Amino acid sequence: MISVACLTKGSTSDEAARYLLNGHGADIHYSYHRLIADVFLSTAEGKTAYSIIPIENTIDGSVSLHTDWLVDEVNLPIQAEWVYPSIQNLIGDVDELTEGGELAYSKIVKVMSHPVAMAQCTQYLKQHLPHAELEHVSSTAEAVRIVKDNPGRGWAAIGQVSAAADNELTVLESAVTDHDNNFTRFLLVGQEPFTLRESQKHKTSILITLPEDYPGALHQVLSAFSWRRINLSRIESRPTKKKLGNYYFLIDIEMSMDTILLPSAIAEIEAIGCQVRVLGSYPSFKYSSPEQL
Ligand SMILES: O=C(O)C(=O)Cc1ccccc1
Repeated sequence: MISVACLTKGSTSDEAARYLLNGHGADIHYSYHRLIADVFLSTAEGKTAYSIIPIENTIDGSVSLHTDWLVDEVNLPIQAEWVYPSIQNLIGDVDELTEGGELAYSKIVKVMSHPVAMAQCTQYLKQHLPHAELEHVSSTAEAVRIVKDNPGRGWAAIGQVSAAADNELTVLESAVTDHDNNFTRFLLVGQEPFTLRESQKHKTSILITLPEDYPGALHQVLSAFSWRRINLSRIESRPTKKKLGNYYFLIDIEMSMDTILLPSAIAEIEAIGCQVRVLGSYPSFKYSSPEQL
C-alpha cells in the first residue's frame, strides 16, 4: 500500500495525483488535507510516504508559498514531477443561479476558489462577473464545499467537475480558464524513490546560495553548466529571508545526478564558495492523454 497526502478530495491536486498514480496495480491510499502545510507535514512526520505539491503554473509561474515550504520548512526529496492540464469550471446551484435555463451572471455575488485557479480565469471573471466579489480559499474543492454549505446566497466556485459531482452541484459553465494550454507542474515528494512507472526524461533540482564576497558568482555558476552543455529548464531567485537583498537560486537541470557531468559541475560550483543543496533527482513525466503519461 502506498500512502499519499494531497489537498482536499476533488481538488486539482487530487485529480493530478490520480492521473500519475492510479492504474498501475498499486494499492494507493490518499489522505486529504485542507492546507498545503498539512500536506507537507503529513509526509515530513512520517504519516504518509509521499505528498503531492502543485509547484508551477503556465499562467501564474511558480507557486511561491509551496516552493518556500519545500526549501525552508521540510527536508523532503523530490521523487517525481509531472504536468497536468488544470481546466477549471464555474460551479454552483443550478436552481439558484440560472434563469430560463440560462446561466444568470447577475445572480452571482461572490466567486470562491484557490488563488492559482482564480488567476487562471482572470479574463473570464473580468468579462462576465466584474460585479462579483472574489474570495481566495485553500483549494478549489474547498470552494465548492463552501458553496454547497451556503445555499441561497448567490455564491459560486471555480473548480473541478468531480468536486461539483461530490457536492451535488452543477457545472454552470465548463472550461472557464482563459487559456487552453493551462498546465500545472506537480511534485511528488517523499523519502522513497518513485518506481511505479518508467519515464523518458530525468531532472535534478538544486538550490544554490552564492558567496557574498565573490563578484560574478552567478555567471560562474551558469558557465559551469553551459560549457558542459547541460540544459537548465528553470532558474528562479527567491529571498533567503535572512537578510534583505540575499537570494538563493533554484535551478532545474535536465539531467540525472547519476551522470558524471552533473556531479562535476556541482563540485566546480562548490569550489567557488557556493552552497549547493540537491532537492531531488527524479523522473519527469509529460502529459500526453487522459489515460497515459
Ligand atoms: O485548489 C486546488 O484544487 C489545488 O489543487 C491547487 C491548484 C489550483 C489550481 C491549479 C493547480 C493546483
